[in-house]
Amino acid sequence: VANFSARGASACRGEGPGRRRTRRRHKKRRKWERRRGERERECSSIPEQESCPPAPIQAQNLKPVNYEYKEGHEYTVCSHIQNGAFGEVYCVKDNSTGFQCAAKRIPLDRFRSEEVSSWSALNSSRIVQLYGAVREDAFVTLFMELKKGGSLAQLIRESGRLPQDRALFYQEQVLEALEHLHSRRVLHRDVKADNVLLSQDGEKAFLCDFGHSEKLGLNGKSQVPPTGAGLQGTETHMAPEVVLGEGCSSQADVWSSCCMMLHMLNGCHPWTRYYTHPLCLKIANEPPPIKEIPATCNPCTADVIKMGLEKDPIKRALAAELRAKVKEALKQVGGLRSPLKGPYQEPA
Ligand SMILES: CN1C=C[C@@](O)(C#Cc2ccnc(-n3nc(C(N)=O)c4cc(F)ccc43)c2)C1=O
Repeated sequence: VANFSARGASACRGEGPGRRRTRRRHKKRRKWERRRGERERECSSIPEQESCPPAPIQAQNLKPVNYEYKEGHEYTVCSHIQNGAFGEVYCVKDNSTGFQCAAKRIPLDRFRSEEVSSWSALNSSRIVQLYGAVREDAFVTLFMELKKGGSLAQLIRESGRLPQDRALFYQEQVLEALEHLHSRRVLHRDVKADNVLLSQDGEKAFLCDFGHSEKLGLNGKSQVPPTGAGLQGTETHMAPEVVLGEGCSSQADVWSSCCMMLHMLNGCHPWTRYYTHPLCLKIANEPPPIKEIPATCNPCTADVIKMGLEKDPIKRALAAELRAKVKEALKQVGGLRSPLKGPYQEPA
């Protein structure tokens, strides 16, 4: 179903439309919403590539035809960006507008509706925009804005490891995204450098990949059994309460973000220099990996990681608290001064 959200449209709208066109569009939107109400009563099962019409203000740059938006017909794959346990990510181009975006293609039996429903609860400039979702044969394809700076994980691989100021710079933006998620009771569950995307100039970071996410209960606790299929994130970044199968909260994302901090500073995931997989027993029984904080780190940066790697989620800093500490640490180190692509630094 090609259902390009209004927000998606605003995210990729071309030049601002004239007022007359805006009024026409609002009239169309009211009509579409009336019709949508009627349809929602009709369409119980959504047959492939049919049913719900595109959103009221269809994305200006993604043009479904008769509700179809198929690879090789309405859009073309330009290049392969990344593969993962979830499926594949491509750069695609709309055949009628030439607009480029990213597309994540997920086998239907691995797709979780939370990937879209969690995103839909959010509205932050720190989160990658979703343009729409299409079911095509045995796949679901999620279209999103293309981030030409690639992923933070790619930057770490290319750099060896990141300078402290740049690690803090990205950590602060990821914690801003987590603050937003947690304020809306969304748990990401797979915070790591692979799921942080960068603008081309490396100045902006965006959280992506809600494939493991879930909506927390009113008590702020996870509502799904800890061994829920597809809910496993990345073992090296898992919080102790997650590996122990205890009801987790948004604090699990804070732990993961500090594992990502160690990844940025050392050029390798935590635990992996000292232990082999499976790591879950080590994560549960060993002290937090604060011995992996580089000795060259500013004491304030070390405090950030210690506050986020508290094994007790109740004692662990909240995303907002940790973000304030990161800002202080960034100030202490003189702000962001290192170049995006500096000299290669051997991983620790
Ligand atoms: C809004 N939305 C929709 C689907 C979503 O859950 C995802 C994802 C995902 C997973 C892995 N990788 C990427 N990924 N996307 C891009 C891009 N948009 O440019 C990208 C670019 C890379 F270089 C590497 C991986 C990338 C995106 C989600 O969050």
